[in-house]
Amino acid sequence: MPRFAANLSMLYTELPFLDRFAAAAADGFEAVEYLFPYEHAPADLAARLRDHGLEQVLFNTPPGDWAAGERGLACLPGRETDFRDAVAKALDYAQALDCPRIHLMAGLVPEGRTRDELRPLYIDNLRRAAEMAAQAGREVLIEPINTRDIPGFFLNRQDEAHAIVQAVGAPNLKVQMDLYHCQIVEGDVATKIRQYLTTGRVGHFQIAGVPGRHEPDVGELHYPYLFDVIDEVAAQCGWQGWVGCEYRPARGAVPGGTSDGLGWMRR
Ligand SMILES: O=C(O)C(=O)[C@@H](O)CO
Ligand SMILES: [Mg+2]
Repeated sequence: MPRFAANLSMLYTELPFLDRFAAAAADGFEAVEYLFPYEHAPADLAARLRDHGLEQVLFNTPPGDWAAGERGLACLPGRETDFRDAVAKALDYAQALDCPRIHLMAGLVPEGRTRDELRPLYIDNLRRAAEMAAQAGREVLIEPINTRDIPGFFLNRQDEAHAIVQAVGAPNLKVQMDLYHCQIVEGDVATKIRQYLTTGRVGHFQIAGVPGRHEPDVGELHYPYLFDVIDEVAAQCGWQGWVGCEYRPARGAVPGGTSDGLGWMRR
């Protein structure tokens, strides 16, 4: 089986955020990821990781003004300084949390602009972010996201993401391959795992059932098969990354709602 990380932004939401670390460890997780750490002091987060023997394996750069609808800054004209400040802030947290990788959210295509127009700016921003991260000894990731969950999101497909990674040409820039988004946008998921994991350019996986984004054993994707494919290819190419459990438990934010739904992992 691959190594699973609990996504603390989506799992254990019946608990206050800082209590979710203990809950994840009690359920057998050895690693966590989440969207944003910035409401908490790095020292408080580091203490939770240490106290519960957990690794921090991923989080996102600040996405801009989330409440106003922003979903990342990397493709936005005129926001280059904000983007670099966001990367710098994320790298400070990554250092404190000993987290090896951060996700650079691309952002929404602004009204009246096209993806083709924004591509050079996105590539420049990623190149600069990869340089900053390399100096700090970290990886940076980009993630294709489906436009039903985030309408207007700049990056949607695995092939686009891998073309961007090649265009940037930085060894520490990789793709965050979220199989939930991959299935919704393009399908043929097992073949794409084989195609892309062998390139050495997949830095992290995420999973959820499709279409409900609930437990991986609910929905149209057969994850036991996909986990075998990941294991097989990882053994061939030496990949040693994590699979983030980024789903909303079907029972919702009720006591035991996450733990009771982990049968898929125990099996
Ligand atoms: O929505 C997803 O999928 C994610 O991985 C979030 O981190 C959005 O950045
Ligand atoms: Mg994801």
